Amino acid sequence: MADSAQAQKLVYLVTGGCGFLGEHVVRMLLQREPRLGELRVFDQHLGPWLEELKTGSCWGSLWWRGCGRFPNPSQAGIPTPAVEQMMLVSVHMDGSRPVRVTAIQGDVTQAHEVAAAVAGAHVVIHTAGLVDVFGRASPKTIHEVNVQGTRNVIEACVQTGTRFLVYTSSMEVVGPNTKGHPFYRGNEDTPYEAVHRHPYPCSKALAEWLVLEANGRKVRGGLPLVTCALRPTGIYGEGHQIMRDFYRQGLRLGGWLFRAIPASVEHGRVYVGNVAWMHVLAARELEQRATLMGGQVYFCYDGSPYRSYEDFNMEFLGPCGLRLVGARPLLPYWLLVFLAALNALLQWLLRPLVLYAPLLNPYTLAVANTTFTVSTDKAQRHFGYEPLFSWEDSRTRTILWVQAATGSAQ
Ligand SMILES: NC(=O)C1=CN([C@@H]2O[C@H](COP(=O)(O)OP(=O)(O)OC[C@H]3O[C@@H](n4cnc5c(N)ncnc54)[C@H](O)[C@@H]3O)[C@@H](O)[C@H]2O)C=CC1
Ligand SMILES: C[C@@H](CO)CCC[C@@H](C)[C@H]1CC[C@H]2[C@@H]3[C@H](O)CC4=CC(=O)CC[C@]4(C)[C@H]3CC[C@]12C
Repeated sequence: MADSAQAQKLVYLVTGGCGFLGEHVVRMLLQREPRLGELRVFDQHLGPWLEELKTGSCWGSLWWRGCGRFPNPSQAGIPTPAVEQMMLVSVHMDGSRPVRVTAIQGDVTQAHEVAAAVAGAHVVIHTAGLVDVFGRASPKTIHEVNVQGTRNVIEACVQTGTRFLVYTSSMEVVGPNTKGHPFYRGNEDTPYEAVHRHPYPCSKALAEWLVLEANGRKVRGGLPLVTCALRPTGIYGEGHQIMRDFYRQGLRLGGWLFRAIPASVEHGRVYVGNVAWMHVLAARELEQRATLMGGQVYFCYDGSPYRSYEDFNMEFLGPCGLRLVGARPLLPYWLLVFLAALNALLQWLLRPLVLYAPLLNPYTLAVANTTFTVSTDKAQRHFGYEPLFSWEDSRTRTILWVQAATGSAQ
C-alpha cells in the first residue's frame, strides 16, 4: 500500500482466526505487520488463547466481554451481528504501537454476520473452512461453509468497500485426482487433470474459483477488488490435531506405528508458520502489486523435505519415542483398499446410531497413496516470499509442541 500511507493503520479481518492455521495467521500479523491498527478475529468458535493474549508478556492493557457493538458497522449501513463479541485492546510486541484486537463469534454462512465483520476492514484473510475428509459433516454442510461462506465474504467485500481479499485454498483443488495420477514437484502451471468427487476438494475448488473470478469487481466506492488464493499442501506444526492423534495412537500401540504407504510416495507438506507468513505477505503486497497478483493462485511451500506422509510424520514422532515398523507396507494395498471400503460401509450403516469416522477411508487412502508435491518459486517472484522458518526450526517447534501437547496423555 502507498508509501504516503506509511503511517496509516490498517484494519485486518481474519476469518477462521481461531483454527489451526488461523491462529498462526493472527499471531503472525500481530508480530510482523507494522501497519496493523486493528485486527478482527472472526470464528464460529472463539479460542481461549485469545483471552490469554491480554495477560501475555507482550500484551496489555484492557479487555472487556459482552454483547458489545461492533466498532464500525454503520459505515455501510450493515447491521451489527447478533453474536457475542469479545474485545481486547492490546499492544504490539515492541510495546510501542497499540493494536485493537476484536474477537467476533460468527458464522460465515450468515451473510449479515460476515458483512458486519467486514465493514470497515481494509484486508480480509479468509481461512475459515470446514476441513472434513472423514465424513463427519454432510456434503451439504461442507458446501454451505466452504462455498456459500466464501460467497458471503466476497459479497461483503463488494458491499462494504473492502478491496483486498486473500483466500486460503488448498492443494486439494488440484489433486490428487480420482484417477490417482501423480503430481510430482509440480508448480502452478503444471498441467494436471483436476477431477474431484469428494465434497471437500469440490467445495474448495468452487470457492477458489469464486474468489479468483471476483478479482476486478467494483466494490463500494468504485475501486476494484483484488483477490488471490494460496494453496497449502498438507500443513503441519503447532496445533496440528491429526499429528497429535497419530502420536496418541502410537502410544496406545506401545510406541509402534505400522507402515501402510510405500516410502516412495511423496506427499507435500508445509510448516504452518510459513503458510501464515505467506498469507501476511500476500495481504501486505496485494495493493502495490495488484496487477501482478490479482486473480492469481500460489502454492504454499518451504524447505520441508519430500517424504511419504508417514515418513514425514516420523520426523516429529520419532524424536517423541515412536517407531515406524516396516521398510515396506505391512499390508498389501488391496487389503487397505478393502479396509477403507469397509470403513466407508460401516460409516454409512452406523450413521443413524453413531458417528463412525476413522482416519482410513477410500478418499484419505487415495490422497496418502498418491504422489503430490510442489516445487515452485511463484510466491517469491510475485510478492517476495521467502520462508520465515527453516526446516530445522519448523521441525524443532513441531516436536516441542507434540511433546507438550501430549505430555498429559502419556
Ligand atoms: N490443515 C491442512 O492441512 C490444510 C488446510 N487448508 C485450508 O486452510 C484453512 C484452515 O484450515 P485448518 O486451520 O487446518 O482448519 P481448522 O478446522 O483448524 O480451522 C478452520 C476454522 O474455521 C472455523 N469455521 C468453520 N466453520 C465456520 C463457520 N461456519 N463460520 C465461521 N468459522 C468457521 C473453525 O471454527 C476453525 O476455527 C481451511 O480453509 C482449509 O481448507 C488448506 C490446505 C491444507
Ligand atoms: C492411510 C493412513 C495410514 O497411516 C494414513 C491416512 C492419512 C490421512 C488421514 C492424511 C493423508 C494426507 C492428508 C491430507 C493432505 O495432507 C491434504 C489435505 C489438504 C487439505 O486442504 C485438508 C486436509 C488434507 C485433506 C489432509 C487430510 C488428512 C490426510 C488425508
